[in-house]
Amino acid sequence: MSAQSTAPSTPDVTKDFSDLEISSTVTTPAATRPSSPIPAALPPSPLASGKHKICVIGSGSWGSALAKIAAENAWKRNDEFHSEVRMWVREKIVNGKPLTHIINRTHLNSRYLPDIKLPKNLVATPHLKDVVKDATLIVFVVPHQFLHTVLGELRKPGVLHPQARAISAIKGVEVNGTDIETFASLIEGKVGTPCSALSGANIALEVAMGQFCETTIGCPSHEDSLLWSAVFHAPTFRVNAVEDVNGVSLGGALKNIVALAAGFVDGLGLGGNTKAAILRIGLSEMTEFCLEFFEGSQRETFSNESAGIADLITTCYGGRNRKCAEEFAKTGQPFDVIEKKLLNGQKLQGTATAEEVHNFLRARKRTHAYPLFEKVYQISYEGLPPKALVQGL
Ligand SMILES: NC(=O)C1=CN([C@@H]2O[C@H](COP(=O)(O)OP(=O)(O)OC[C@H]3O[C@@H](n4cnc5c(N)ncnc54)[C@H](O)[C@@H]3O)[C@@H](O)[C@H]2O)C=CC1
Ligand SMILES: O=C(CO)COP(=O)(O)O
Repeated sequence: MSAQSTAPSTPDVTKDFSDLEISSTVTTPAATRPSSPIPAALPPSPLASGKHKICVIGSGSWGSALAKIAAENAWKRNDEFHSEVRMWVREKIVNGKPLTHIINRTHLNSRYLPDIKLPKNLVATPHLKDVVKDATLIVFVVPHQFLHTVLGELRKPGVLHPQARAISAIKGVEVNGTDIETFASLIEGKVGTPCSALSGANIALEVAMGQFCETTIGCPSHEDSLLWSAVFHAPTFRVNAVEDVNGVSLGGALKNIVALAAGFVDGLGLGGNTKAAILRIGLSEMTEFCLEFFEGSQRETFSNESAGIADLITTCYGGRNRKCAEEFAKTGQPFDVIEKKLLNGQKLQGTATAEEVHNFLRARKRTHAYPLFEKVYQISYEGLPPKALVQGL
């Protein structure tokens, strides 16, 4: 079945999906749609059903937006995917009711992505092992500080399907002394699944509203790129697959440090010229960092892909890291206070990444080669005034 196939009338699950609506908030006219990169046939599923089974681990704003797209695609391509897509929701009581119940009854994630209707074949599930049961395609999208706990659960014998594949949409890095690792690599190492990376200029709410954008997936094999393109490509979410898993992962992680710098610029009341300089220097440091420490990564991932330049731009203008850093420069309040005040339970990723990258560069005696990253660290953690950002760059 092609990507444009219509929804089947008899889904293969026991739940009643009879009133399922599959439509993006914005419908792009057919004539302006890019041709789908999805091939007619996908690599075979290892399940007896012959179908791939998708699950999503994480239900914050980005987790919910990606789960929405994956569930819509699973529904449309019902002969290749199980219709039901499970999404792990860390249970929380919201207005007196468990969040999983709210999501499954109202099809709204009122806590993290309010006002966006989720497809009815997306099922909020509180226990991780139920989420991943028989899943062959696992999307990791928890804030990075919680990944280790999740992987600890999944490592237990018999929890994951032995032929499962994973993709990480998490932005950050793992540092141990002089070693640095992407989360795709960490996931692969801890649970043994081949792991791709998804990253791009993708502010969750805009994606969920169906505003056109692009994303990049970095995949370790051609099979992975076929499968993950089929899971995520949509008329308003154009997927481009590349081989550079590290470049895609690092683009997403490092741009959050630059976004903090952009927020400092805004908080200081400086103008577009300064911000443009920060973006240029930031892109240069991001690219050189990846080329220096991740063998085989490609400069073009940063200059040509949504995961590089495009994500940097959107985050430096519209992201949470920028917003919180602006507040930091204006008020001098600590980031954890600002995160609670401005993000309504969502999580800031850039400050922890700035610290991880600083620790790594210090261990490698290379801090002097990345002055912007270093300044962001010093402002965020060592009391350097934000106005010192541009001194000596
Ligand atoms: N929101 C966005 O626009 C985008 C986010 N990302 C990345 O996606 C990843 C996930 O971000 P979001 O979905 O935005 O999450 P979020 O920032 O909305 O955080 C809320 C999520 O954190 C979970 N959480 C809170 N405390 C927890 C705990 N103790 N243990 C486990 N989970 C806990 C909540 O259950 C919820 O799923 C991050 O790495 C982020 O950088 C990537 C692209 C866009
Ligand atoms: O990664 C993002 C957009 O691609 C979102 O960035 P923030 O976490 O700064 O909102």
